[in-house]
Amino acid sequence: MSLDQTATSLTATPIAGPQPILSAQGLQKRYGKVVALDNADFDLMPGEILAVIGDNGAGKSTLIKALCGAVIPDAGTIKLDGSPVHFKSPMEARLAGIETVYQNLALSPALSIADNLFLGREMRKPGPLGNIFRLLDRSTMNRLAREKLSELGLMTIQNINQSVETLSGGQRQGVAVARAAAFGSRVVIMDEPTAALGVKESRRVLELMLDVKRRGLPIVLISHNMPHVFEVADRIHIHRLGRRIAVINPKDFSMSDAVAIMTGAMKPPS
Ligand SMILES: Nc1ncnc2c1ncn2[C@@H]1O[C@H](COP(=O)(O)OP(=O)(O)OP(=O)(O)O)[C@@H](O)[C@H]1O
Repeated sequence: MSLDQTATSLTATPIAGPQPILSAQGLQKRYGKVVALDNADFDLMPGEILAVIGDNGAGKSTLIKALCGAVIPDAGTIKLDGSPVHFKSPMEARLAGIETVYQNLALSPALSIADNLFLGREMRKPGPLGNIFRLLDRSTMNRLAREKLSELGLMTIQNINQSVETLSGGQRQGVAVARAAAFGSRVVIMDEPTAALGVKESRRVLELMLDVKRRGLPIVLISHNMPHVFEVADRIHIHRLGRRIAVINPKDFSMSDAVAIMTGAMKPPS
């Protein structure tokens, strides 16, 4: 092989970096005349907390809904572990390992903590009791619920059979996070998880997020709370007018820079 050929073959071989777990290219979504997503891109890397920030109406929720199957984009591609996916419902995304903790939580207040953890995925007793009589395997579900909550340091909740309506806001959020961490095998998405919480409860939820990250699950955090974002995020995706305009490292930018980029007052870094 000549020197020239060697040089060509070297430059032609791309250097393989880590591959995003979840990514999107060119997502578009219109609601009538409103363009909610305008060629939006997205990348979530393994093991990171990625914050998504943007002004009201920038399209953050629509982006997240597209990633978790709650909205079907008009165009664009979404990939999980490098393979294209076409989720038609949040259930399909959940089956693929993407769990979302919504702002309104989607917990059932009258049900117990254990029942909420297993909502929609109830375990049946083995054998005919479960197969034919559809009896629930309550003891296994309670044991697993207890294990999951202890793992995440949430066992300040004393009684797993306590109804969710009797819990504090932070404890409820904890149950929702525990559910997402228990079943989200690939990605956990959290939409404004601290918006309705007090200082102490917010702190607990931020610690929970760091716990989930330490256990290897990447998190997408949508938040308007800059101190929280800067405290936990490894990278910050800035969304503006329906698209990603920058991804910044919180160590390299101040909160006011991030807000200025987000609102258009400062040019996004190239
Ligand atoms: N179901 C819908 N029907 C019509 N318009 C919608 C719908 N969902 C979102 N939009 C519009 O799409 C745009 C983006 O909304 P989106 O909720 O994604 O923004 P956001 O960045 O999450 O805002 P916020 O921070 O205020 O929650 C907005 O102009 C919004 O009014």
